[in-house]
Amino acid sequence: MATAAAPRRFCRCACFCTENLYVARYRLHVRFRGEEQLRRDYGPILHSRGCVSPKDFQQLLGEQVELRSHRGHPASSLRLPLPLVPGLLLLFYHPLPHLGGGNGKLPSLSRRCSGGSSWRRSRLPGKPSFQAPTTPRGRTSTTHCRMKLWPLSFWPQLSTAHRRGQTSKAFSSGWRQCLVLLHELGLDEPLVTPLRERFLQPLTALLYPDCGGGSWLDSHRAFVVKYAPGQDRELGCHYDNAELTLNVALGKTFTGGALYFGNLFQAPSALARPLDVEHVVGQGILHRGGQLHGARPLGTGERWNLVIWLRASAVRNRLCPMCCRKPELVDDDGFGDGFTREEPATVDVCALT
Ligand SMILES: O=C(O)CCC(=O)C(=O)O
Ligand SMILES: [Fe+2]
Repeated sequence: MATAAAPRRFCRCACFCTENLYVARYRLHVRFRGEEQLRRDYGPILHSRGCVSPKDFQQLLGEQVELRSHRGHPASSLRLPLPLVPGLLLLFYHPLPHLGGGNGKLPSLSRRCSGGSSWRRSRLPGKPSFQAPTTPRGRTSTTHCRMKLWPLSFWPQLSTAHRRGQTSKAFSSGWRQCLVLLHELGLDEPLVTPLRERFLQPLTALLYPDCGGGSWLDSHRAFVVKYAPGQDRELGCHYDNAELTLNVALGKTFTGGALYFGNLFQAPSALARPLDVEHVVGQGILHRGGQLHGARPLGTGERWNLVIWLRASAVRNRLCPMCCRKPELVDDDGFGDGFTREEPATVDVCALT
């Protein structure tokens, strides 16, 4: 009997257009059912954060509607010019084999996690979060990271979509300046998927077996964010549309911008005693997506970070982490927001003849 393998179709939840919208300008997450509801539910707090005049409110409405309606129409045809891709891949990829002793094998990872110098546990109480060096022998190499940034820094000039602001609109989860979505560069398949499958799956199987870690992580959304004077300088408190998040500090040179973490967002007083974790260029912080967190204001310099949202369809198909309901599935491009429809039934082609 032969079987026909249908390609996997990823989806988003319909709540994308209504729930948990982040208004960066006023550092506020809102539910959006329409103008009247927005005024009723958030009028006073918006007012206290500077949304004062009718013009401010209309601007806010315009931005939200535009942000969400652009989703699904990103610059998907754009690709980084080919000569730049191998360089970018090499620079990202080069340090990684070390994490698994050169082949991504689990025992080597597990040794490192349990006390080797290459992995150190952050001080997040009860919430394992690890910082991973990206260079051999646990050393942090700022040079590596600077080199990695170099090709990316061409992106805004190369991308007409970025100039039109579509990249950040297509993404729109809190950053006005999401620098680039890696799938728009054509880097999902050659770079981020292997990173997830070969290194992050084994690592998260050890660290987060209870929230989608391991081979349950079947999709991702990866992007680079940038903070700079006169642009975004901080990120308000939020939780991610992800089961787990890897956040790697790429550079450049900066002060401030520490991440702060509270408890899981469902917990009472989840942000009562936040814990600050400083970024260290060349190191990554792995955390649960549902943990409340944000980024303190940048002091000086420019901060660029690679953020990979790791998603487990088996977890999120049951409950959308954004609306906390059974997801209402809408077909989407690529990995969508990591939801899947029921697996298609196996077809017995013999029965068709
Ligand atoms: O580094 C940043 O500013 C992004 C932090 C964040 O939201 C995350 O790690 O999920
Ligand atoms: Fe986040």
